[in-house]
Amino acid sequence: MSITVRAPAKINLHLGVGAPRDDGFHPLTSVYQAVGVYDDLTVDDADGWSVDVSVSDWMDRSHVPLAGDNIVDRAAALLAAHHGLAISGDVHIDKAIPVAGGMAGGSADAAAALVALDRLWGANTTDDDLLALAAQLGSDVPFALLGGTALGTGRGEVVEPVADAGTWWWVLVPSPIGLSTPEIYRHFDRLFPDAPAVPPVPEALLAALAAGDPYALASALHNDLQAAALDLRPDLQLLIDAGEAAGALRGVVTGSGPTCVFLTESADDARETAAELRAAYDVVLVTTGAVAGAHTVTYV
Ligand SMILES: C[C@@](CO)(OP(=O)(O)O)[C@H](O)COP(=O)(O)OP(=O)(O)OC[C@H]1O[C@@H](n2ccc(N)nc2=O)[C@H](O)[C@@H]1O
Ligand SMILES: Nc1ncnc2c1ncn2[C@@H]1O[C@H](COP(=O)(O)OP(=O)(O)O)[C@@H](O)[C@H]1O
Repeated sequence: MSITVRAPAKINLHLGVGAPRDDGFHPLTSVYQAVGVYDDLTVDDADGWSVDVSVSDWMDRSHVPLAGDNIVDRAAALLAAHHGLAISGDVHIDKAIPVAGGMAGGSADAAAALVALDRLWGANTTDDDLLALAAQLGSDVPFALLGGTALGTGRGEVVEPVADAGTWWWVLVPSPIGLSTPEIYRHFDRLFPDAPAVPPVPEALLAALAAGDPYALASALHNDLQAAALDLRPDLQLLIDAGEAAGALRGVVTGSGPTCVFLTESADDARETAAELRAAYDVVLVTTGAVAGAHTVTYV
């Protein structure tokens, strides 16, 4: 048996961050959107267990950990323990989501592994149990299962779909050098010692999504981690300025960065903005949201 599951990258349309909780995690009010940049994870029947990775030609394979350190190993161990099963399968991850880019590529692979191994092992895990296992693997993993556009609360792991009437066109500019998520959160704490206990829900942004209005959405995009990311990587401000000068309605850092995402008015505008940015930046992607969460694409 061979199963391929495709899982999307996410961007944060809104990321409100509060003061750290007793467990060290930050309370979040996040609006996630799944966009059309995917990792494909294939698992084949095997007696033993192996994980290997290939990456898009513009990515550096050495940035993805192997030999037991991949988040897919943790996903397999958790699902197997949940059902009292032995771990088995040969896994291949084909990555197109930038690594350590603020786009939850590791979380996408973890979600894809849960879906693929559940089927390979015939485990029939309920949706609620899959979401609970996902939350144990990482704050962003439940959203990678859900996809679409969703509000994330708690530490980001409590997700519920929100009304989204738009087809949104995005230009994405990853960076060859990633940013560490824990380091960005630590820097946020230094910059904002008076962050609230619970960040407020972004009503204007939710209304813009429900109305499908790109101008309203552009002005409502917000990321509380952006100041920390720009402090550590001042070059990102130049990128945001360049994208907006090239015709994007608005550019922001996504998640803990360093990927910057630019909202445009249409497919044509996205292509024109991307073409201008390509004069100065090596990797510029055009994509849409919202797309589906982790789903099976091949089953033989
Ligand atoms: C910042 C965000 C925004 O969506 O995305 P990325 O930039 O990583 O894609 C997420 O909060 C990242 O979620 P994820 O990458 O799943 O984080 P986890 O594995 O749960 O935690 C990694 C580390 O990030 C910090 N962390 C994460 C989530 C949270 N609500 N508060 C935190 O302080 C903690 O230091 C934790 O040890
Ligand atoms: N399958 C995987 N793909 C990418 N990174 C992984 C994976 N498994 C573990 N990691 C580790 O997780 C870190 C965060 O990766 P990633 O999820 O791509 O970024 P982000 O948290 O910024 O969205 C990486 O630096 C890497 O060390």
